[in-house]
Amino acid sequence: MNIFVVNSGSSSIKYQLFRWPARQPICSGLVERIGHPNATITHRLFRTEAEQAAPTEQKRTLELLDHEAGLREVVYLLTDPAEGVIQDPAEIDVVGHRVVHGGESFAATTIIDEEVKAEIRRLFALAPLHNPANFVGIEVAERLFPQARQVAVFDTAFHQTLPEYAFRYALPDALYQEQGIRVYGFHGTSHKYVAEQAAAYLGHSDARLITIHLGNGCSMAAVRGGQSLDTSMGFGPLTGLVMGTRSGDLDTSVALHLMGQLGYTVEQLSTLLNKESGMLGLTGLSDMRDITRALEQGDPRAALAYELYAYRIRKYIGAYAAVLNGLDAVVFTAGVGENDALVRRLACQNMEFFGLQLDAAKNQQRVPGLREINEKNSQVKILVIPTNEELEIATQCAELLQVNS
Ligand SMILES: Nc1ncnc2c1ncn2[C@@H]1O[C@H](COP(=O)(O)OP(=O)(O)O)[C@@H](O)[C@H]1O
Ligand SMILES: CC(=O)OP(=O)(O)O
Ligand SMILES: [Mg+2]
Repeated sequence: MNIFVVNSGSSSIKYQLFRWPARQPICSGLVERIGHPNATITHRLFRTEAEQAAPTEQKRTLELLDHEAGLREVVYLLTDPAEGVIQDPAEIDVVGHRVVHGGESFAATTIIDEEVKAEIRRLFALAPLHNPANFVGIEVAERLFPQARQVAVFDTAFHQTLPEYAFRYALPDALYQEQGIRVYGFHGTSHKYVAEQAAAYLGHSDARLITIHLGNGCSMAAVRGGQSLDTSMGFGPLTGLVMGTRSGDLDTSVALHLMGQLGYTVEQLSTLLNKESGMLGLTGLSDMRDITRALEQGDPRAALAYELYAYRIRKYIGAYAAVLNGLDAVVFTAGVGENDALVRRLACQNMEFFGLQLDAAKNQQRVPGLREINEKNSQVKILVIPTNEELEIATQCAELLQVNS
């Protein structure tokens, strides 16, 4: 059967098509800058063994007004008579959607019906950058693949195992009981995927792991025995680590000051913290590759931003080693975690106390797949594991629909 995975963001769509149960990706891609006159589609094909080693890549720039136009283009690519991988949209059996916020309603993967959609909609206020885009992706996929079963995989689901003392805020009880104000945590699909890979690599199902997801959004999780015990994002995907454009941890009195004394409205504050802060606020740049370039050109703001970014990670490593009562491995993943050796070096420096010793040469090597970058005698392993949220989403869809055999 064919499982099509959609990760719909505010201005982008990532997708991947899998043949199941072979778990074989057939194609994947990224639609960027939706809503701009020069949107791009990058489409990669993995039809043969040769393409699995070196995929054929098609890239196009075109005008895409909205997500529907973007997904329609993807369907043309999938069904293209010359290069397509299917003949008809009806060959897609399941569409698996990444949905960022599932609140307390969804601790597991769920078949999407009208009630589920209403709940995802109700949660818009809690993840304003993400859930509306995820919802649009669902509605468009329902129109384009009417025969397929639509399934939601929630970023929050993996963190539903947090103990109450970790997920509650010290606020009046009614705000939790009546308004659901608590830690939810995000990037759960990625944390779960890399934690499972790490535990399998270590041959230790009860391993104490700290997983560090560094993409545009960044978060860490303390994982033991495959269960998330704590995580750095909270009620929304805004707290914790420094991110591309999000502030991460911030004393709430700053927000009170901005609103009370400087006249910020709720909307302005939300824009500031979600879209104008983080690395962008510190350096004027949000893409880590651009910040690396600025650093190499001697920009002192880039140097400070790197230090601050890595220092925040180090503080959470310390905290989570305490949560886990020890540590077997630290795992770096996602765009920055997998590629940026300087971030990893700064984040692991002066950590001998915790038994973390990075091997500088191994850290610099660019090797695909899971790799170990600690010194031989390091007590704690330091691993780089490429995340694959799309594969994890497809896996969870297949488990839910019992199509693994
Ligand atoms: N080679 C690289 N070196 C440093 N950073 C990189 C590299 N490749 C990608 N990145 C960074 O990864 C981030 C995007 O990560 P990704 O996991 O794709 O995020 P998201 O899924 O949130 O869009 C960007 O900040 C980008 O600069
Ligand atoms: C939840 C979240 O922050 O997701 P992303 O990193 O894709 O923005
Ligand atoms: Mg991501």
